Amino acid sequence: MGDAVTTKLSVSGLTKKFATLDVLSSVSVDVGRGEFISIVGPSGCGKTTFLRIVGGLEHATSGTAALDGKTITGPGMDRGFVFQQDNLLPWRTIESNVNIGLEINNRLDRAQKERTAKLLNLVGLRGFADYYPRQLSGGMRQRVNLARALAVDPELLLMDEPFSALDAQTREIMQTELLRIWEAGAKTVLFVTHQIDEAVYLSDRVFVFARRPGRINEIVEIDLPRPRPLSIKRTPQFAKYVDHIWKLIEEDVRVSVLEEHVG
Ligand SMILES: Nc1ncnc2c1ncn2[C@@H]1O[C@H](COP(=O)(O)OP(=O)(O)OP(=O)(O)O)[C@@H](O)[C@H]1O
Repeated sequence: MGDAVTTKLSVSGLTKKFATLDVLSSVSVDVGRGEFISIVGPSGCGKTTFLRIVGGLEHATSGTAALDGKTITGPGMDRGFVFQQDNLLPWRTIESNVNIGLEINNRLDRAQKERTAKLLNLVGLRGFADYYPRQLSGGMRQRVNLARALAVDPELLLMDEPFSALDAQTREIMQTELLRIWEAGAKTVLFVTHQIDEAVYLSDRVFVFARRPGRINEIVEIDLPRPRPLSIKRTPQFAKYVDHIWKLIEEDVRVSVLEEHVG
């Protein structure tokens, strides 16, 4: 993070109910501009719901989420989503998939071709503009997905388990690539993941959610130097963070696994 920390996202007393189900209960937290935040927690603790409310795709039952002091009431170009499924349109080229958000918002202009080429370069897909999604591997498609979210130049990137469909090696490469892109672009990131080591590796802070109802159990500050080589994952300090977070959610996870087996 930069020296002067300004608040990018401010969440206050956020509560969400689906019918009688309390999904989020009075979540209050601030995120600084340029911060990389991961959100972890057991299945069903409301991570996706939290992200969707910040993205404006879902309304809170009470409380507010504000971007730069402005209450979020719906989706906007200032936020970009990256989901686990890439949702690329098979009949469109990679370039045309990347530009879809700009097209919908009437922001395509003549200089766009050059910008798209730069973006594809940034995500490691130089020369693939005219390919179709079916010609790319899963990792490459997820890179296109990321380029598409970045194309509208959002200030806040909302990423929901973006790498979970990838194999272990590709996933690690994507983690380093994401950090490289984040370090170059000064974006604020909210990153939901089930993998604790991924959260520790990427983040300035990890929000550990707890279930029933969903709330923040603890915020863990990750005091590891940047840039972070992948080898940092094998240091004792790294293992300590992973262990600490795992212990925080272990009991919750045990309960959810039991519930799943009971049905
Ligand atoms: N549209 C909806 N209508 C009713 N219930 C919902 C809806 N969306 C989510 N829920 C419920 O809210 C709870 C939290 O869901 P959410 O997807 O936010 O959790 P999560 O922490 O992201 O879970 P996971 O880690 O499994 O993706 C779950 O019990 C889910 O069934």
